[in-house]
Amino acid sequence: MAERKVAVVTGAAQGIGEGIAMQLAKDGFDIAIGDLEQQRQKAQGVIAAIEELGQRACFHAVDVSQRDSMFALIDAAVDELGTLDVLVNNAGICDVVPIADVTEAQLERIFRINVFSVVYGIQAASAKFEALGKEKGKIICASSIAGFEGFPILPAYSGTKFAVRGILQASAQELAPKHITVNGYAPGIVATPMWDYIDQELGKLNGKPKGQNMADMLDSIALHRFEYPADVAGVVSFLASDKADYVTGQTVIVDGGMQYR
Ligand SMILES: NC(=O)C1=CN([C@@H]2O[C@H](COP(=O)(O)OP(=O)(O)OC[C@H]3O[C@@H](n4cnc5c(N)ncnc54)[C@H](O)[C@@H]3O)[C@@H](O)[C@H]2O)C=CC1
Ligand SMILES: CC(=O)C(C)=O
Repeated sequence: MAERKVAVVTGAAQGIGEGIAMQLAKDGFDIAIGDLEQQRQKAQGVIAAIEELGQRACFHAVDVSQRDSMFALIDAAVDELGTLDVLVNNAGICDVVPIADVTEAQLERIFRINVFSVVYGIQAASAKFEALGKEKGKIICASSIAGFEGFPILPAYSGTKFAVRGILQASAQELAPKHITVNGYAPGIVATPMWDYIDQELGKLNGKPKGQNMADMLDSIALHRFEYPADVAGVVSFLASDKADYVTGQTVIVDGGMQYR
C-alpha cells in the first residue's frame, strides 16, 4: 500500500487556502486545515469536499500569530493524520491604510499574522520533519505581487509580503542540508473575501462604488481575467510535488501577467 502523504494548510477554511487544500487532496494528500476557531463551521464544508475525494481531513483551531498555537497545530495534525510532508503557510490578513495613518497596533497585528506566522511555521514544520525522520519536507509560504512591488494604500501589507520572501530565502539555504525546501507563491488579484474587503476599503477612501476598485485592476492583467484560488493552487501543487525537489528559496509569481521578474 502506498504511504499516505499529509499537508497542513493554514487559512484553508476559505479563499486561496481552500483552493490549495482541495488541489492537494486531488494530488493524494490528506489535509489538516488550520484556521481560526470562528472558521470551524466553514472548514467543515471543505473537509466534506476533501472526504468526497477519498482523502482524510481534519480541522484544528490555530492563531498563526502565536508560536505555541502554530506548534500545537503541527503536533495535532501529525497525531491525527500520522505524518507530515508539506506545510502551506497561507493564512494572512490585509490592511487598507495609507502610510500616514498606519498605527503601531495595526503594524504589530499584520506583522504578527503575516510574518511571525511564517517563521513559526517554518520552525514547527522543520522540527517535525526531523523528529519524524523524514527524508525530505516542503514548506510553501504566501507572499504576493505586493511583495515584489509595493501596492499603494497597502504599505504595511506590502512590507509583510516582502518580509516573507526574505525569510523563506534564508530558511531555504539553512534547511537545504536537511532536504527541506522552502518556497513561496505570489498571487495577483484573486477573487476571495480578501479582495472584497480591499475593494470596499479603497471605496471608502476614493468614493468608487462597490466592485469598481477591483474592476479597475483588470486592464493591468495581461490574461485579462481575475485570478481564482485554483490558479494559485496549481502552482502550489507543483511546489508540493516531487517535481519541485530541486526548487528552493523561490517565490513563484502567479498573477496572469502583471509583473515580470
Ligand atoms: N486575495 C488576493 O488577491 C491575494 C492574497 N494573497 C495572500 O494569500 C493568502 C490567502 O489570502 P485569501 O485567501 O485571499 O484571504 P482570505 O481573507 O479570503 O482568507 C484568509 C484565511 O486566513 C485565516 N486567518 C486570518 N488570520 C488568521 C490567524 N491569525 N490564524 C489563523 N488563520 C487566520 C482566515 O480565517 C481565512 O480563512 C494571504 O496570505 C494573502 O495575503 C496574496 C496575493 C493576492
Ligand atoms: C491582496 C494582494 O496581495 C494583492 C496583490 O492584491
